[in-house]
Amino acid sequence: MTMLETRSLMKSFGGIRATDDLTLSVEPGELHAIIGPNGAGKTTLITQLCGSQKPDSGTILYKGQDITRVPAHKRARLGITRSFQITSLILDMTVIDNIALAVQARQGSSFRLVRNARTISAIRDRAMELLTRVGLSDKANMVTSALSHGEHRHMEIAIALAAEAELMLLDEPMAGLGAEETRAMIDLLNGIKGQHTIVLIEHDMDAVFALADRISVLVYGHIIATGSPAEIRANKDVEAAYLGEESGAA
Ligand SMILES: Nc1ncnc2c1ncn2[C@@H]1O[C@H](COP(=O)(O)OP(=O)(O)OP(=O)(O)O)[C@@H](O)[C@H]1O
Repeated sequence: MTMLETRSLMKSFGGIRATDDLTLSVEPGELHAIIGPNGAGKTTLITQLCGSQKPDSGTILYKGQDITRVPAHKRARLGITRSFQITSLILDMTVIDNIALAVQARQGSSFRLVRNARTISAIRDRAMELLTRVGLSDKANMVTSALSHGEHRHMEIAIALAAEAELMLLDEPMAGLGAEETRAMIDLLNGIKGQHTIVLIEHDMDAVFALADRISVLVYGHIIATGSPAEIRANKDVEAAYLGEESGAA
């Protein structure tokens, strides 16, 4: 079954069609990147997928279920999480406590209810396991504000993993990262790939082509092409609409 599907999605702001007859299909386990020039409507699409904005018309299906009118918090419960544009890190808490909070939220227990020492140690064990997965176990007891921007981004991935989301919407994970940090993030996402379905919005084309199973190209709110990285690279419409312009600008 298709993990995520949009059918003829439309969203306008005044006279601007930010999403224009957008039809997209994301298969289970794939990393599907959405690329497009500035203002193409990538953020507007993600906000409709996570439920923070409603389309004017069209349909969004998640595992075959119509979620077009399902609010964001319920989509999160269904297994859809969005990361990066909204940061959820508490800077004056330790690294492990930040992740433990996310693990606890997933388990549905409030602070007051976590009295039992075994529960606490299970939450911390799980948090430590996630920190190990994102390469930050040695920083577990540091205060979060002492970590670099790149490390904060790895923490965000640990938080997304804590939610045990089936569908991760990653909104520009490479934004603001240096070359080395970008490489570390690519390695991390490569390790996660396949275990979760990922929709990735990213401006860094090297990262997109290194990670994506398929790429959809968005121009003026409309998907003009979907295909493997090799197919997208060879697509003349894409080159004309985007990649040519982008490589000129880079
Ligand atoms: N809340 C809003 N009110 C008015 N216009 C909006 C709003 N949100 C987006 N737009 C317009 O919709 C179009 C698509 O914007 P969007 O931010 O989705 O593009 P984007 O592809 O994410 O851009 P970028 O790559 O620069 O982040 C743009 O023309 C933008 O100005």
